[in-house]
Amino acid sequence: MEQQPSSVKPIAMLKDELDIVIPTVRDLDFLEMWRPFFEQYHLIIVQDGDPSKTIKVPEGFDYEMYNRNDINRILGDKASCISFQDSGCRCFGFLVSKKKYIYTIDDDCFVAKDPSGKEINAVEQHIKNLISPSTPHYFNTLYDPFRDGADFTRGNPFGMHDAEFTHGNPFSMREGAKTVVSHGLWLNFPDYDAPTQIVKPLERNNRYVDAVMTIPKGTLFSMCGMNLAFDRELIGPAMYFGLMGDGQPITGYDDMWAGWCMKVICDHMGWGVKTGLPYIDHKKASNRFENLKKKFNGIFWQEQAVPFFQSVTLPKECTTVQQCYLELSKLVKKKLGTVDPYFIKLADGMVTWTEAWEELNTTPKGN
Ligand SMILES: O=c1ccn([C@@H]2O[C@H](COP(=O)(O)OP(=O)(O)O[C@H]3O[C@@H](CO)[C@H](O)[C@H]3O)[C@@H](O)[C@H]2O)c(=O)[nH]1
Ligand SMILES: [Mn+2]
Repeated sequence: MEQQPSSVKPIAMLKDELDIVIPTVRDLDFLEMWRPFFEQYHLIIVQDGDPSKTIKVPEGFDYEMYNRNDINRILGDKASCISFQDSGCRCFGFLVSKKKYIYTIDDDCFVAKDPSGKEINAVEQHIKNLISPSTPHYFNTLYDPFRDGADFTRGNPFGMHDAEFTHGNPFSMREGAKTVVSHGLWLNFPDYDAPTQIVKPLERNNRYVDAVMTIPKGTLFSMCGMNLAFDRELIGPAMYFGLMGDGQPITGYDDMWAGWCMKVICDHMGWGVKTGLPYIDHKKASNRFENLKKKFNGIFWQEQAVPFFQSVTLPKECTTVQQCYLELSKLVKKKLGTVDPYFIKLADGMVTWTEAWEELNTTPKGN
């Protein structure tokens, strides 16, 4: 067979089915390092902060960019649900994308190397995570049983058909569940909260763990938006990064809020959430003392929010993500609204998000 000249680039996996969403307040020089892995994908850049500032994007990338004026123009009064001066603004990119998958990354995250020194193609690993099944209903001690060189360990049930997990769809434990979220990790600066960053300013994460695992059903986790991919068609309506930043009493919990809501809904729908590979190199850009000031309320509120999400069971009548999400917003208003009036505003933001999602993503009847 004729050798392909080395100049011919391999076609990127699912290059027409995935958008890369980047929230930013700075020029995007970091893309130069990602060029081999990103340049075949369409980018959606959400410019936060001063809309009059020009964000420079290196040549050769296919992208669309939205600033605050664009968000206000496109969403009108619904723009109130999109954070300003907080990385949570990235969820606007999830709204306007038309692709099946989303990968979102911060602009201070760079290509990491695996222990062999090979550069990690984070997008490719996330896609592999998303297109292979999950095991939320029984923890596999060899982690991902669908990975080459691994399988289900002894005792893992074969034919348990538990229709309740998937609203009546036939389900066998050994076929696994649909994967809808792939949560990547970070070498260098780990995703610590402000108090931990202040107490351990020099701590870096140098531990490369070669594993991808499903987060068990009924277990919450701290979802970080720095290196995250998901099935937008399935779980997109639940990926609202909570209203934070300017004018709000909290910031830096946008992604975790989305993660708690998403996980409760995935457990209800019988879908899987994975965490682990791929790693990126996080060269932290935010200030830990600033973070403490901005994230202070969150440190207290999380102690009530997490038990709330752990207590949530969604009614079986909720069979779509939107229905689950609206039910969740009612529970947030009722149960967390007494913690602080902010949660009432956040619950309203969840409803506005759902309306915006419907408006931008549902083809009008008769079309
Ligand atoms: O007002 C802002 C500030 C920043 N951005 C963009 O958002 C990401 C993250 O910014 P940064 O790296 O400066 O901050 P981190 O503290 O490392 O962010 C991580 O912590 C969590 C915050 O919610 C979240 O998991 C991570 O994002 C960059 O791309 C900035 O350019 C912004 O849009 N608006
Ligand atoms: Mn950062």
